[in-house]
Amino acid sequence: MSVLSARGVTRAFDHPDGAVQVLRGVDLDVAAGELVTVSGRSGSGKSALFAVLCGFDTPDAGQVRIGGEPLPAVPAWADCAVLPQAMGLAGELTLAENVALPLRLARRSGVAERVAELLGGLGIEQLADRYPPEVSYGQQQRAALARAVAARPRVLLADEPTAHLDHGSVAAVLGLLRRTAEEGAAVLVATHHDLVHEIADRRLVLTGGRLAPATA
Ligand SMILES: Nc1ncnc2c1ncn2[C@@H]1O[C@H](COP(=O)(O)OP(=O)(O)OP(=O)(O)O)[C@@H](O)[C@H]1O
Repeated sequence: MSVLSARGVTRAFDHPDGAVQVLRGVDLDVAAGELVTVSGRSGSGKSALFAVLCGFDTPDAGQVRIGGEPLPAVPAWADCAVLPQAMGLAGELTLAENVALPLRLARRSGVAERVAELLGGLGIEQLADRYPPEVSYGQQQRAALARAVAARPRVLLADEPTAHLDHGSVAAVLGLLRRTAEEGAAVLVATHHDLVHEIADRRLVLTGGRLAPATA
């Protein structure tokens, strides 16, 4: 059963020299427990698609559903969690407080234990009390991924989760993405990174404004 689905999603953006039709009828299904990667050349619309899938942006036409229900105006973090390319950590919260935020919003118990488990697994437990501007981009990226998966969301959308990472950190991130799917989430990852494609159940490519199975 598909947890995340999209049908006929279109999106154009106005520019001074004319409208750019970025998404031209995207169809997508990601099942619970499935990890799907999306590749596509720079500017093909991967981030624009993710913005529509998580409700940050509204499509011109088409529909997105989570668990068979139309996407609400503001999806709950526990339903659909996002690691945006720009990471979006709250600068006034420490890394630990950022990761705890979705757990507190969902009124979960065991917050400190879950935060410690995630930060430790990603090798940034020693930075728990630092603020985002006090750590590197790669460390911020791992904290933003920890925040995204913290509440065990039904859907995880990760946009370039390995963009700023060294080899060892990539392995930890791949392990967490895979584990998140195995725990039942529908996981969609936009990436240019071959190692991420290698752990995927299915690979898609965004080309000409539509998703198609990747051929290589
Ligand atoms: N909010 C916006 N306003 C205007 N144009 C936009 C907006 N968001 C995206 N675009 C345009 O849509 C196109 C797709 O951009 P997008 O960021 O989705 O590409 P991408 O595939 O994620 O690229 P990359 O791999 O470089 O991150 C680009 O031409 C971009 O300029």
